[in-house]
Amino acid sequence: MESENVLVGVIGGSGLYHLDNLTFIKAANIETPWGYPSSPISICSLPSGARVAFVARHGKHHSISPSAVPARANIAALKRLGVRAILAFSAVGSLREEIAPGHFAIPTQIIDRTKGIRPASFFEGTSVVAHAAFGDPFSLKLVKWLETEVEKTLKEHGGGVVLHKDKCIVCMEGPQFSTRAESIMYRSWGADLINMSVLPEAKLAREAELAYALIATATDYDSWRPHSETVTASQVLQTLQANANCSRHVAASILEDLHLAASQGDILSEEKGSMSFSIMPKSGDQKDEDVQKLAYILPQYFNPAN
Ligand SMILES: CSC[C@H]1O[C@H](OP(=O)(O)O)[C@H](O)[C@@H]1O
Ligand SMILES: Nc1ncnc2[nH]cnc12
Repeated sequence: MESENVLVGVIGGSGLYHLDNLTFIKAANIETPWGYPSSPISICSLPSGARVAFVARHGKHHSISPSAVPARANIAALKRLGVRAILAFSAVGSLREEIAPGHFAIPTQIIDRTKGIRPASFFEGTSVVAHAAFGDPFSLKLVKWLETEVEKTLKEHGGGVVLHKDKCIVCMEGPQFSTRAESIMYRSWGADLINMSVLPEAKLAREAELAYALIATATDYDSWRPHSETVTASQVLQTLQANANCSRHVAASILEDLHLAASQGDILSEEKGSMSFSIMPKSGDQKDEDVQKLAYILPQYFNPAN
């Protein structure tokens, strides 16, 4: 598939299966070396004519559980379309009293509580070894840009939705929610939010040299509050629709400017070339088929012709 010159990709989470204010152009059904994405990727046009790509993380009809999301295919397909910056949305539990259901947050740190059952690297199963830097798991330039823009949008039209900054999110395996003991433990670790989706997505975006940030939308208080019920799916569903409507509004307000910022390049500068010192030196043991596979996401380092 040819690059569509789409610079910005959006990953929609629970409740967010489409965006507003965009002109649908086509659905791209892209097969990658890691299989097909969660859903055909919608290529849409903004009022200026710039294009964005949208993928529904759990499929258009929410048929893919968090542990089974084909995250490598999602990230690889977005990269193949030309995407350089990913704006991901996620429904999350709140581990802090001040982050009420209905509030939004942009995290800067992650604690990994997935169980090793999700393929978490493009290099897994290949003869090439790479160690991506992940100390700052989100793209801080993109995060800073979003903090200003999302806050402005929420203040103007967010109906009182508060934005929290610089938060730490736990990514658990699921699909069951946490126990009270786990929820309390995550608070003692300094975590503020919890979901089941930000990993391995953020790791894979880093390996593909894509700027990645998450807009976390709180649906519930998880299970740490002493005299409250523990979280249930029906509780999550009560807030999900309002959060998704607000997410669509935020996306519609910022995507044009995000495309512009991405085309000017500054918010992408952290990622460009970031893998060059992460990939172990080429040796005779690297198999041609692996080099070819990795060229799909990192053509500048894996040119099969060399
Ligand atoms: C529907 S509750 C749990 C589910 O919701 C979140 O999904 P997403 O991050 O895609 O919005 C959470 O991570 C779980 O997968
Ligand atoms: N409490 C919670 N735990 C994990 N993922 C969630 N997504 C929404 N609420 C959640």
